[in-house]
Amino acid sequence: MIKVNIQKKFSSRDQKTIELKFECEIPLHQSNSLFGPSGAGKTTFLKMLTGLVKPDLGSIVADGQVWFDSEKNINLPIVSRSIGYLFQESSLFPNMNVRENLEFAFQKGKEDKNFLQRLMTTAEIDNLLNHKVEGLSGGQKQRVALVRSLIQKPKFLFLDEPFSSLDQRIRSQLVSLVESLQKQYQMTAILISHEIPEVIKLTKKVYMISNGEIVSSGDPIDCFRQKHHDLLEGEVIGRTSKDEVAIWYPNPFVVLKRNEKDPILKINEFCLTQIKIKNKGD
Ligand SMILES: Nc1ncnc2c1ncn2[C@@H]1O[C@H](COP(=O)(O)OP(=O)(O)OP(=O)(O)O)[C@@H](O)[C@H]1O
Repeated sequence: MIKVNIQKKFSSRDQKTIELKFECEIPLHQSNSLFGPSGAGKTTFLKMLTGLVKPDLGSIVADGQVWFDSEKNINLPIVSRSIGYLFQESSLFPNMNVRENLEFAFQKGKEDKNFLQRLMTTAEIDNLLNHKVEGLSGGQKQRVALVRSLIQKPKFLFLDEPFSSLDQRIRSQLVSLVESLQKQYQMTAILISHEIPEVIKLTKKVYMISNGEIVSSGDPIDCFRQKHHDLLEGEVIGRTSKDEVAIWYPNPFVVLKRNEKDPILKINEFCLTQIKIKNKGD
């Protein structure tokens, strides 16, 4: 488990105070996700777990290791948390080329060249190695940053909208890559995504976040079946059966099914920003 009980306050220019409070236990060795509207607090939550933003109060204990404890004055540096991470504002070094940025993530003497080649081929960045990062497109930077986050086969993988600037073809290639690496190396992953199919396909547990707190959590299909009008930014008009959720936006109609072996039998790769969930038979 990653046991989290943290608080953070921001005072903005217009004097409005934003309060974030997160309490949860995130399972290890599986993919989890954070879902909610813009400004809900997802990125800040993930940055506090990563160590990029310091909580005001509370504690984070990951697999028995104390990452943060305000009472005991513990705040483990990022490098000691074994995390591969990607955030929306690229943390790549703009003046270095792609190769140098990737080398930066390697621990000296521990390079796994075959693994790196697999990542670079799937992300289609092998031909960019000598390019300066500042000259790359948003999608190219995102692919380099994703490869960099995976290079170390990290124990924890925290990704903030990692596929948002990618076209559909490469997006599905990289969704599959992250899915297979998470399983192969038993990583504990936390993904922020606005894409419901991605959340359902990639993650076992979703945390629904609204106004700086977790309002519900659980199996993604179960959570999306519930009526979270504000979270889904769309009209939710019903429930489906236990094993099926039907979504359309605006069409065609998409049916996501699951069975015991493979949680999702069929999923299509539409980007959904607004959805309607309808009762079977409606
Ligand atoms: N450094 C900061 N100073 C002041 N306010 C901040 C700071 N960082 C975040 N906030 C505020 O905290 C709230 C949560 O922001 P956060 O970026 O975590 O939301 P989010 O759910 O990730 O949104 P999005 O989906 O748009 O990325 C917002 O109101 C934001 O303006």
